[in-house]
Amino acid sequence: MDVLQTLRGGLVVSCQPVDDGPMDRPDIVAAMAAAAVAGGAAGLRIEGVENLAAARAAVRVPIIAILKRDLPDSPVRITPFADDVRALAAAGADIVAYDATDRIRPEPAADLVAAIRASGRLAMADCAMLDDGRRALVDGASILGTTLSGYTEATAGRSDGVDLALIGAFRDLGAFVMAEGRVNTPDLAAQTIAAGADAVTVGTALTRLEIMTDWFQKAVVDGVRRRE
Ligand SMILES: CC(=O)N[C@H](C=O)[C@@H](O)[C@H](O)[C@H](O)COP(=O)(O)O
Repeated sequence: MDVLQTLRGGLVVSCQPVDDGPMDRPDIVAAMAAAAVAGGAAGLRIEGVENLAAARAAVRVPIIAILKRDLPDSPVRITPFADDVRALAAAGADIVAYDATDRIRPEPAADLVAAIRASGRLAMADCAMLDDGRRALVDGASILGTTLSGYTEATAGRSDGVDLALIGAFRDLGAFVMAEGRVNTPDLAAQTIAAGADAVTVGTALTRLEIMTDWFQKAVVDGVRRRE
């Protein structure tokens, strides 16, 4: 079955531990990946070449790979260089995702898509808004993700909840739509699919134990306060 067909109607689990936390190790990422697949994940999203190689050896489902960099002169973090694309393709990515926003960046987004396609992989555009998706389709991306909605200056106001409107707008473009970003409950995952997403990616709520623990810990404190 082709990769998009495998992902359609499925859950993608993003296995990205908290940076430099106790779970930020390739063997642990590989274990998370295997556990996600055991739970029914149709695909995975993995950051970094070493993590990707470890996860690739552990599972057979499609992997969306990224490489995050903190650049001194650009806000673009997700797979900013064509060399990153080639490294991820060589380490076993099926799909390579890149920042598709229209911001200051070291290499044009179109060049990244060209590099992804030249390596025989599919391109996923991590978008913040509708125009990002429009440009990405012209460039040759196969998947439009809502990943960056709420995380750019222009979309900072949307950082609460899931961007269901953007899912619908991408759907209207005729694209394969990946809902991603703050899908923190099973009910929200269902809402994204009902709104027109072809697949949905969940990260923090499944694989960032420190953050999930903090959510619950705060809820417990709130419960104590309510009892008083
Ligand atoms: C904005 C950005 O850099 N997003 C990243 C992209 O890979 C990850 O940090 C997110 O965890 C991922 O998109 C999944 O989203 P959530 O963790 O909200 O389920």
